[in-house]
Amino acid sequence: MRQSSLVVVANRLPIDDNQAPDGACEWRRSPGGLVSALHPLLRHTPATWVGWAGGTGPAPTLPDVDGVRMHTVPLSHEDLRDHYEGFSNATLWPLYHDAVEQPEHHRRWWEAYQRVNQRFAEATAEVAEPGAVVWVQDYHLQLVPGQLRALRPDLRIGFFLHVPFPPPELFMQLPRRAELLQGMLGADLVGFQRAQAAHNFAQLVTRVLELPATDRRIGIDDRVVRIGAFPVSIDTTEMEALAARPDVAARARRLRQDLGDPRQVILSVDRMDYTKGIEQRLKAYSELLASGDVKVRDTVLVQVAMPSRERVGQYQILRERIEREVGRINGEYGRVGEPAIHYLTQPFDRAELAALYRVADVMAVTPLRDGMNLVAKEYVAARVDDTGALLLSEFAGTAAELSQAYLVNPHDLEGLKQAICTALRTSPADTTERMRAMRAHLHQHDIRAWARSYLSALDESGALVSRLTRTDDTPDDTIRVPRPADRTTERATG
Ligand SMILES: O=P(O)(O)OC[C@H]1O[C@H](O[C@H]2O[C@H](CO)[C@@H](O)[C@H](O)[C@H]2O)[C@H](O)[C@@H](O)[C@@H]1O
Ligand SMILES: O=c1ccn([C@@H]2O[C@H](COP(=O)(O)OP(=O)(O)O)[C@@H](O)[C@H]2O)c(=O)[nH]1
Repeated sequence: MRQSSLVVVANRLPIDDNQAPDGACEWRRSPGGLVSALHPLLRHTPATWVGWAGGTGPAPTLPDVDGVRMHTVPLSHEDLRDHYEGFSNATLWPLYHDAVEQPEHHRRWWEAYQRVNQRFAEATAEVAEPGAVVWVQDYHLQLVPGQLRALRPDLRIGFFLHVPFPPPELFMQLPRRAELLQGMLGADLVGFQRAQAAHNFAQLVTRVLELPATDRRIGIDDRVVRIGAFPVSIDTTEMEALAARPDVAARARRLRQDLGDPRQVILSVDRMDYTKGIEQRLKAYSELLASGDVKVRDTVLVQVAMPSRERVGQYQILRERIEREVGRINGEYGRVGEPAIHYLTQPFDRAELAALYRVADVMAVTPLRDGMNLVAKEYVAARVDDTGALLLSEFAGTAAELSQAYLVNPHDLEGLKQAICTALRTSPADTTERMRAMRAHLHQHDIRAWARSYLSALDESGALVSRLTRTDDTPDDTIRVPRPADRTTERATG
């Protein structure tokens, strides 16, 4: 087994098993912000990525992706159901997002969570060279730092949580709260998106485990675990370069024509998730159409809603509700050839997204709660001419950084309606001033700055950071490799 000095461990590999429209076997970039953040960062870096390839059955052997070794962890049908769909996405996910949907608790899910985390820890222990740095990602793998330390005390272990870490009142509901905290404390550095999350974690560690903790350091056994906020970001220059490409600019012009050359385009791009506030936004939009504040001929709304976690009940119900509401709004307010909402559920590649970002006069990012939300940052980076208004929820991690956005409380329907109108009617001078400030922020705080700040806190020697390679080419969204004969295609998402 080849070993690496840097190992990233995440539930998902950066590529996901996919069937091409022509029936050929291909692997696409996996959905979601974690992969969007880490994939460009690691390209051409001598590292191993330990993760799941998106189906069930035996682990496929994958080629290196952009020079990064892929080490696949297999999941059975039961693991997928009880670890990924169950404990990760029907217990932890809703609880960590303010319990906007009811978290479910099942003992079988907890058993699967422990078992799958142990499998990830063992796989990581095999591929990490002596003294290697291991960077464990996200809520699916909270036990891995502790399990890995037990197997390989020589490793330097980091853990980063991409989602919010909830306040004690919510976290205390978890039947296995002590084990989850202990698992995370197996790391040398525990990183969060926001300082409030680090504060919540320190409070819980004191209350549940009775350990001495501040918002920066926690003492456990003979070790000190450091904690802190490291807001994740995007490859700003890559998105700018993509948006400035002549073919992307031409595609944006064509898209505007295809939309009927409206005066204004509002865009939203979300995974189909109840945390993203899609229903609240549709309700606000529908009321604005009803009152005549927004007119279909003048303004169009483009809603991209990429299907996600499609076998989890709450996600199925959400999709049905959204589709019924989009149908109702289009039926009531649309005209022949002029729908009020252009609703799209197919996943878009980055060039198409960049073109959409260029078309959007207003980008509406209004989640009820979101760890970060990279779509908001991508929109800002793509506005190479400093135009465009970003309407942003106060409850997205991004809001702590992009304070020049039009900030809104998505639970406040009247406030949301007003904010949409303000963003549509604001003066070009105001949007330009705001956009310039946000773009300057993203130049300073891009994905490399994130990795530098996290990895230099984890590995004080600084050797690791210098190993991250800078590349200027745009990665492909699709990678064609042969599908192993025994591979099943049971899917966990869209
Ligand atoms: O893997 P999935 O179940 O298909 O979900 C996709 C990803 O969703 C979540 O993304 C989070 O990470 C982003 C980057 O830090 C952040 O901007 C966003 O707010 C978070 O929700 C999840 O945390 C990832 O693990 C998933 O891969
Ligand atoms: O059709 C789509 C929709 C979204 N995305 C990407 O998915 C990521 C979503 O990340 P975000 O942090 O906004 O939210 P998450 O889905 O991780 O909760 C962003 O990089 C988007 O560019 C994509 O590639 N194709």
